[in-house]
Amino acid sequence: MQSLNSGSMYALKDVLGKGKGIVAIENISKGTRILSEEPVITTPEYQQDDEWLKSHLSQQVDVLSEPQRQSFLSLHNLYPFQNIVEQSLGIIRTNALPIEADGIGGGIFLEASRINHACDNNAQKAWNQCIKRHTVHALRDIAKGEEITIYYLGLDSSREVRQKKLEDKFGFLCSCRLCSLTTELSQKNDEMLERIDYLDDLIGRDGMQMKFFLRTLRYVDERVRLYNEQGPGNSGLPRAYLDAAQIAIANGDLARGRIFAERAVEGWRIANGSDSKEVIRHGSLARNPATLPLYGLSMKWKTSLNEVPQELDLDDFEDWLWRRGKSNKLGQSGLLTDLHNREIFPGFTALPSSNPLDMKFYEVVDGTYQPLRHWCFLGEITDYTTLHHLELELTDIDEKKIPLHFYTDSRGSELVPAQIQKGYTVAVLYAQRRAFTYGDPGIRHEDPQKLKNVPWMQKEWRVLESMREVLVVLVL
Ligand SMILES: C[S@@+](CC[C@H](N)C(=O)[O-])C[C@H]1O[C@@H](n2cnc3c(N)ncnc32)[C@H](O)[C@@H]1O
Repeated sequence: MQSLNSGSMYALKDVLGKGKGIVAIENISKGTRILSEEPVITTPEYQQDDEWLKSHLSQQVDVLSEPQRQSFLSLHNLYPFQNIVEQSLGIIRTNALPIEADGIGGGIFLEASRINHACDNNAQKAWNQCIKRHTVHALRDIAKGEEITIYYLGLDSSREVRQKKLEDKFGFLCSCRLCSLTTELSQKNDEMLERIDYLDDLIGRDGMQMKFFLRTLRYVDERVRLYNEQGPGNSGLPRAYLDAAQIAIANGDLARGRIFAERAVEGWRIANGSDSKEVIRHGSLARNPATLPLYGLSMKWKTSLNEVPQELDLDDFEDWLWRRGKSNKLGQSGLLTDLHNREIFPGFTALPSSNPLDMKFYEVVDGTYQPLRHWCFLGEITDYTTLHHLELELTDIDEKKIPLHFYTDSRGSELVPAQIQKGYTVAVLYAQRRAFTYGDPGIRHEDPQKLKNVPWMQKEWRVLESMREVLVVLVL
């Protein structure tokens, strides 16, 4: 085993099926800066013609010290070459990492360029503009002997998309733990990623609109829970916590705002280091949340910094933090119950009416109606039409046919055709009975969060005895 830097906590090693890689030679704890490196060669920010680029790079290769030059020329190269200039270009195309500095787009880092990819990476790379170095930090504890891995792609995406990109761009088929999941588990993971993406869109769409604050906070809450299910140290977590902090502070809630901001900053400290621009920029928000320009847009959730409950256990504390309230507490995942439990799965006629609102089912929290308990309407798709909006004909547990009208922003086009199939089951959380000016009473669907199309239940839902999977819908 060859150590790259004397005193470093990793060594360069052959890794089966991956060429070289870097491996921990001691236990490395979460948040440790594993590597901090200056580029030996940089590439311009904007595309230049090949001749200019070749001469620009040759000049930089020529001034490398002999050990650096040898190390550079031994880096992995995905491209064919006839001479040293073409070889250098190929190495740069294969290994350059982004640099966000004026006029510079990327760079070659002799050590960081040896780090292989994993979709469930244990370390994170980042360009740190404050210290003008590339850094790599441990996202979780890494045991001695474990390979250090980073994520080569920009966004999380499904296994199929990731694998295609990695093959096209980097010439390998990823066989990391996530890519090696069984089809069923991989599909579940992909669905989770899709949902995270969708929530991101919803959060972006609602933005900081006052009337949607509580709803947006719910989306962020769900997003954070999904990230945590993905495993520790997900790189999307700090941004999600920052969103939550902004929502809380905009509503005058300094106590929660500070906790969310602290969590965001801690996530960035672990992934990018205390001297990163994110920690520097948002650290002051965590110290003094009232400095956020949006502070006090509304004061309806007003708290002072110290109004943090001290006696709560972990779960209750999270419920308080996310304003889950009685009605928004999570159901118990995995609990077995009966699909024929009419209280949880009522037929259409037992749903609360929407106008006037049936107050046996609701309480008022922060000026909004919140359900007092969980219920979920299940209906099998027996027909569908699209005119101005998507309309599903659903058959409920009593064989009653009712229409489900899509009044979401996209009028139902957010569902892909594969999801709308006769025989599939639709689960609508907290569904209400509604009268329509034209046509039969039915369900008006507006909040994308409250609907789940559940193809895996298909027609059997009316005879299933266990409802484990249905409860998954309830805890989303
Ligand atoms: C930046 S280099 C990483 C270091 C490289 N393994 C070496 O020997 O210098 C990127 C190349 O490493 C290989 N590689 C990276 N991650 C891999 C993985 N998870 N599985 C297989 N090969 C991988 C691919 O050939 C990829 O084009």
